[in-house]
Amino acid sequence: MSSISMPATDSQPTAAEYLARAVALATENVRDAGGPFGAIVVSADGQVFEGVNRVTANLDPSAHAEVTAIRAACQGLGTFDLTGATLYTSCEPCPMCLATSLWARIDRVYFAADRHDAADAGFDDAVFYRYFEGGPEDRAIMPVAQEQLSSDERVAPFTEWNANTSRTEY
Ligand SMILES: Nc1nc2[nH]cnc2c(=O)[nH]1
Repeated sequence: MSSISMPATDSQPTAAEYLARAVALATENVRDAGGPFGAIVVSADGQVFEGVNRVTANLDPSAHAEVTAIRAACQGLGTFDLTGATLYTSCEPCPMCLATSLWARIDRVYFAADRHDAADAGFDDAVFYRYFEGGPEDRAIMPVAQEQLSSDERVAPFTEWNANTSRTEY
């Protein structure tokens, strides 16, 4: 989803209007067999890209509304760098969506509901924040077995990367 469906006016919509549109997208998406999340990316030059949660519909755990909107913006603008863009989302970005926003170099995020509202509706956003922000005891609540198996070749990809003078940095 990347169409522009904001009302056509001469002036730029306000942050509250973009946010209301993201919330409306989220509600509509539930009726379209999606999760209750919607998001909008507005590029530095005012172009609007929409996204909704399609995790269960697309069998894609990464298809959160924010990620979907960021993908639409990047594809639509032909770039992986959304410097100057603003993300409006119906709910506080989860850690994955926040990290995706960081990698996309998004400038600013506005959200409506928060992680606690999401928790009340049965989503793990607040649990995942605890996982990343807390100590070892917080990570024990949802263990992901993670272990470094170091080898002499472990930095070979980075060596190759730095030697590649035609690399595209991001
Ligand atoms: N912010 C946000 N939180 C979620 N939790 C589960 N899915 C989503 C999503 O699409 N967006």
